[in-house]
Amino acid sequence: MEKDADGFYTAAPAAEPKEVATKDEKEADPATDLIKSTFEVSVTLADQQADPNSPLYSAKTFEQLGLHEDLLKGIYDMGFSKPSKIQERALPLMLANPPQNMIGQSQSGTGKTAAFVLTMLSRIDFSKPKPQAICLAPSRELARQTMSVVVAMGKFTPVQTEYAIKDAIPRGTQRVDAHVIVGTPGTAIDLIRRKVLDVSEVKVFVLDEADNMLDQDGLGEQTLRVKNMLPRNTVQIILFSATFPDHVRNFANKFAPNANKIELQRNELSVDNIRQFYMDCRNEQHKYDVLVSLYQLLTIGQSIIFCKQRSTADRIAQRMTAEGHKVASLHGAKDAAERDAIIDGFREGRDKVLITTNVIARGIDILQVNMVVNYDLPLLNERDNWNNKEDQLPDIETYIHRIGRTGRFGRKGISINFVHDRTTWEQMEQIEKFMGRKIIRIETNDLDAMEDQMKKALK
Ligand SMILES: Nc1ncnc2c1ncn2[C@@H]1O[C@H](COP(=O)(O)OP(=O)(O)OP(=O)(O)O)[C@@H](O)[C@H]1O
Repeated sequence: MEKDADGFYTAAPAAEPKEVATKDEKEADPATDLIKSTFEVSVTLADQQADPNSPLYSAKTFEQLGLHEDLLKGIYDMGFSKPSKIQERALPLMLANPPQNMIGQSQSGTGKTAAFVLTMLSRIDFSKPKPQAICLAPSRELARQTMSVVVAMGKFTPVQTEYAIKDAIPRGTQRVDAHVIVGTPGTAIDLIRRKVLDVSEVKVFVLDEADNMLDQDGLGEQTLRVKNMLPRNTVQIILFSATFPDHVRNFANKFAPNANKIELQRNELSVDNIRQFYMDCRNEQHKYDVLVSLYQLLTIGQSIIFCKQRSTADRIAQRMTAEGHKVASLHGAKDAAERDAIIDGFREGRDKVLITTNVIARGIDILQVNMVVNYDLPLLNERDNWNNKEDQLPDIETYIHRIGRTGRFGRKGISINFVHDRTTWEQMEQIEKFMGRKIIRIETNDLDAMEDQMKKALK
């Protein structure tokens, strides 16, 4: 079969796609759901779910979505009582036969994972010991998290799972019999090429953080290689993300032809429950002093600090540790086992602060995280010309994903940007304009006022 100019083999599911609007006029549901978090506050989702414009609002129940009873048991066992908006809308489209591709967009923390995991699990023939669903993600941390959702939701099914991440499958393994594979693209290519992963029976191919996975400057080429190794014309392709910038959308449309689409408008990209702030710093060196004063105040919950460079993350971690804070740094220079131990430690609350790079900007779901700090703002083309900061544009998609590590599923969260010169100020202004949301100044000289502002935002 021929490939076209973008490297695609042609594949087109038969059925006609549906366009799904994002605005919704359905009746409010009076149900009140109380979600308990491990953080000090519990969050009542009643208001969110009664507001038809909330991404958590749903008029339906899980029973109405056509799921198998073993999956319903899994869902309820996880403590979910009602679907979120993206689950309500996407699931009937993804579960319909003949299977159709899906490009689904919904804000961070609104339950996209459950939507695609339930689809994967619904399509498996458990009597066949062969890979039938593959989900790829941009980081091992996200792949591990997604796998935990597959295992939890599939608890009452006979599903077998396997990782396609570095060091997970011992060398010498001949063949993987699992039904669901979750991994990262590089390792997946390696396993398929060595025929450890037999993909001849694969029916569903999911890309989480799809815009990132398809980006031509990043993982796009590897992801396309995986796709081209899968059976032609019969695989249901599912792309999910909170963001789909224009330059990736065309490629996504070719990657998942004739897909049903659920899209967000620009002003809907982030959720209201994340309050965005900034702090004025005098210069690069002053940023660290401001950070320290911030942590003198904020002792509740957990937080993530994003930096541009690995060395900055390590340096801040060392200094904060010396000052008695429970912090860890996580980035791509650490080896696989160390990365797993660090994220697990943070997830379990052993470390209160995680200092990191963009490696975990996307997808990571830790409910207790109530603050995200952009110590350095995310910039485009960082690797190309990082000495020439004036020319650099903010990376708005990464910004949206970073701040989305807090405020999960209706919880309150705050994000704080550190700006220290005219350039960083202008970069933040561009983010503000694009998103159409005010980023509010936090007083850095008056500690009481600072504390007050943050407490109010988290109430
Ligand atoms: N229907 C539901 N009821 C209650 N909680 C839910 C429901 N669906 C998902 N959640 C919870 O909401 C949180 C966020 O879900 P998830 O991680 O799937 O978000 P996401 O949309 O994939 O976000 P991101 O864009 O950041 O990857 C998770 O802790 C998940 O367990």
